[in-house]
Amino acid sequence: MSTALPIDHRVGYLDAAAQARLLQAIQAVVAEAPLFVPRMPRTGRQFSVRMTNCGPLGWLADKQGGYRYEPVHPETGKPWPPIPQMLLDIWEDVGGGAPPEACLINYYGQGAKMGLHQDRDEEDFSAPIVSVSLGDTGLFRVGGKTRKAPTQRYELASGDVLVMRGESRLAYHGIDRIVPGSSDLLPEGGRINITMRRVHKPDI
Ligand SMILES: O=C(O)CCC(=O)C(=O)O
Ligand SMILES: [Fe+2]
Repeated sequence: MSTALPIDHRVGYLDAAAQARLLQAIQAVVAEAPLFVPRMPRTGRQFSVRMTNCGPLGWLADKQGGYRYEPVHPETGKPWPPIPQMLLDIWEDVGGGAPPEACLINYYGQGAKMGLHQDRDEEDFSAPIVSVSLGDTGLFRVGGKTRKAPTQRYELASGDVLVMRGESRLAYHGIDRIVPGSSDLLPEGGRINITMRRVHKPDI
């Protein structure tokens, strides 16, 4: 029987103190680069998550321009804030290789979710995707390299790190829903997911 591609799920990677420190760093990013509402290309339909970015490049989704990476915030026009050192340390610790160029921050309020998709707006699939979760648990679904492949569910709790590399780099994945009240890290509730990625092949 075929199963979902295996992913590297590091449960409890960040302890409570580290989660609180990372949350502060993310709040500082959001203060400089406010959360915005992404929209589906063509239909213009809103995503249910709010997002922002840090790092040299940020991922955007809007009606006109589609899915892409840009060096500036779509509303402020300012460069994205730098990636907090704590996140760069995680990237290095899990063997991410050449430093991440993009760090997407998704905020899931009550009822937010993310449909099954592949992360394929990058030129370089040889680098991993490293994801860190804070706040309420997210029910993460991961499958294979086609949309129809069997899927498996993981519970991404606050402080968990997930690494998608090799075969699983292009696995379909999404968030079915968050579990309200499962963490009290975020004063307003909800979930933050942070994903670091390389966009370009590193110059050697
Ligand atoms: O929230 C998550 O855990 C996944 C986010 C995601 O797949 C993405 O931003 O591409
Ligand atoms: Fe994704």
